[in-house]
Amino acid sequence: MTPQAPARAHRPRTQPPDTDGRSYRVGAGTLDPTQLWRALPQALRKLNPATLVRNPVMFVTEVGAALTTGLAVASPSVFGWLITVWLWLTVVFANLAEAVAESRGRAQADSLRRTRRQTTARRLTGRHPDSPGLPHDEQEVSAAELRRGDFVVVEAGELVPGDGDVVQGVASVDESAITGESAPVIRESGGDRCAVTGGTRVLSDRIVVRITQEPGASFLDRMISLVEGAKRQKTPNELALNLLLVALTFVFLMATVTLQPMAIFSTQVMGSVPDTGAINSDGVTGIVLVSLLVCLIPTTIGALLSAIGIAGMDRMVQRNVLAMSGRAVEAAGDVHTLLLDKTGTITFGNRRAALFLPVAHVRDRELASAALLSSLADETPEGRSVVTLAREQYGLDTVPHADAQWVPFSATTRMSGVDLGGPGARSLRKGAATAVADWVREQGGIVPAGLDALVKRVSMSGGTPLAVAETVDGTARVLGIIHLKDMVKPGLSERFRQLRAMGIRTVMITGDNPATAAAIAAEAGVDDFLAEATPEDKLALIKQEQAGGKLVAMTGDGTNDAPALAQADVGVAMNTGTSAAKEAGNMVDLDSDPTKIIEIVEIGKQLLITRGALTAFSITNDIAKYFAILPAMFAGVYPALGALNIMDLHSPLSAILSAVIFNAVVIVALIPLALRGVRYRPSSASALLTRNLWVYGLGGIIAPFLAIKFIDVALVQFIPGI
Ligand SMILES: Nc1ncnc2c1ncn2[C@@H]1O[C@H](COP(=O)(O)OP(=O)(O)OP(=O)(O)O)[C@@H](O)[C@H]1O
Ligand SMILES: [K+]
Ligand SMILES: [Mg+2]
Repeated sequence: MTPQAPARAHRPRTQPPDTDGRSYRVGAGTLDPTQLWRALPQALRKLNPATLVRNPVMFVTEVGAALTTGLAVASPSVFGWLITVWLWLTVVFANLAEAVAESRGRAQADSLRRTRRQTTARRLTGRHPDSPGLPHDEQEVSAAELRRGDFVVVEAGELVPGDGDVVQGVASVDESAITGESAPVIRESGGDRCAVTGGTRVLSDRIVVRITQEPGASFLDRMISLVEGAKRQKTPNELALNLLLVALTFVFLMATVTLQPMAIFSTQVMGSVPDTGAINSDGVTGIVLVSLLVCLIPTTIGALLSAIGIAGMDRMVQRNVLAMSGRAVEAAGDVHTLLLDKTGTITFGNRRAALFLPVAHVRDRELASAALLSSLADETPEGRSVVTLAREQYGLDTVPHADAQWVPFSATTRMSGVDLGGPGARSLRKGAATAVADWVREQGGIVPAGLDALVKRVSMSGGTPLAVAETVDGTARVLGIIHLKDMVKPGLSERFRQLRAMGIRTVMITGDNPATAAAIAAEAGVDDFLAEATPEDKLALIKQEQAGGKLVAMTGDGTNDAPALAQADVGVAMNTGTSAAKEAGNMVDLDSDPTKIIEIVEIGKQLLITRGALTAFSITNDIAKYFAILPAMFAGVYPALGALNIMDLHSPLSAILSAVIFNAVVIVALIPLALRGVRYRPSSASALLTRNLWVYGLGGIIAPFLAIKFIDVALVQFIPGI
């Protein structure tokens, strides 16, 4: 009856992970020039000073452009108008960078919005639908009316009307509207795969869903606002960098305003070189001052900073990861330890009973019957699989007593079972071997020596042993073992090796016993493992790692992982997991691929590297620009400076205009790099830093000299008399 989960393909929608995995593939990051053109209206809208003021460097540039416009109008000159046009272009180019970055998410948001169709829901009223077999009433309501705590029925062919957890039944669900993955997935009550998302379609069977979201706050709503960047907030790192940029801008503003040499420049150079035509007018001094200021302040990084951040989030979406905050993306770039939950994360989480192994003097049919009885009300996938196996292999059709007291499974007790009343009172328990052994001893029973051997046998193979025991009339005894089988997701050890190369330690944490944990850990290739971990243990381990100042990432799927996911700096919930896990983490992987963390870390590192590299470029480039034009400007005043005029620029004014043009053009030239990100290859952080400082710092020094000379030569060709 129970459908088998198809082996899900862990394949991102748009880009396959690199097979060699060593470098980040570009693909979605490349820029199509028409994108720039289409983003232009949005860029012009962003000229509004009220919005631009959030970007202080560009705001100062805009004020400067307004100022030169006034000066150029008051006393028109070719030089004055050219500078004015290029200053405005500088601001437009910066806005363009942001607008292009935003436009990429918008297309995705539009397609998601189409998924969010108005649906009707079959809401259950009256009796609690959790209790099986009880009649209940159905009512048709609009999906928009559903509140947290409502119960709805969804049958084959119908759309799930809202986010929630399956509380009854099993169904195959088509989630392609959200994940882009066409293979159907199994959603079932009780276990870690109970969460369903509004907008997905049920393909088979019938499920009852408890709604977990209030209207307007659904997963789809969050996805839409996320890809649109509507709720994007500056991260702490961005805020800090912004502060530095503001400080630099302020320093240069003061320096420019009070610049003593400028006074000399205006009185002596302007006065003594009357033959340059354009510089006779009074407005020129002001225009030159504004130009120098804009060249000096960090306009390059100021223009690209927000595009870099948006592009980072966008790259996550491209990889089918929804990052709820930019902060988490940045933290991913610095992660030191990665904790992974075993069942459902490292393994498929499809643990099924495969075999009954009785201890000596117990018949396997007796064990199967006890296992069946103890599982009749166990709604976990494990519990249901025990029922299925007992019925199929032994043809058992045991039904529970009316007065049976069910003991549900909990991750803390690690047991489930039933207390049957009546004469000769009988209790049954199944669960982790240590937990069941303790229970038997508590009841005054003896744990047979043979149990250990059975537990070992199952554990060594990577299986999960569930011990079964009973007490009848006060006499407790162990009956045997149920062998639960699960499968390790393929290809993990190679990916964990890559994480090691990136300097990240992987630790598997599981509620399972140490022997099973060791076997699975070896097969998956993690560095370390922690077994028999309760939800509190998982949380404590994260806090302990963090206490050493390290950033910790955690991937998990279960409700028992939720506290840990919330505590981790980067908490990645599997999309197949429970709503609790998805709520607690700050990222959701739609592909439910535990090795996705590699790409997440790469994107995080790439974001940090790109921002660092472009900041270095921006600052060195500003200073270099200054030294490139300085000798030309003052050669007339201090002939000694003429020796430094290795650039041999045509005139003071053409030097300044060239610098302003370069300053604007370099923004557009760097938009593709800002969106795509600087290439990342696994290597130590300090080696990376050194390399990038050299490349981008040196590049920042050399580029202005070459570019300004080139522009100067061109200007003289086209604008005679400059
Ligand atoms: N339905 C059940 N009834 C009784 N015992 C169970 C049941 N399901 C699991 N167990 C036992 O409880 C242990 C802990 O389960 P829990 O779900 O907390 O962790 P896990 O799924 O094994 O590991 P992970 O934390 O990696 O998901 C299991 O290893 C198993 O021995
Ligand atoms: K600048
Ligand atoms: Mg789990």
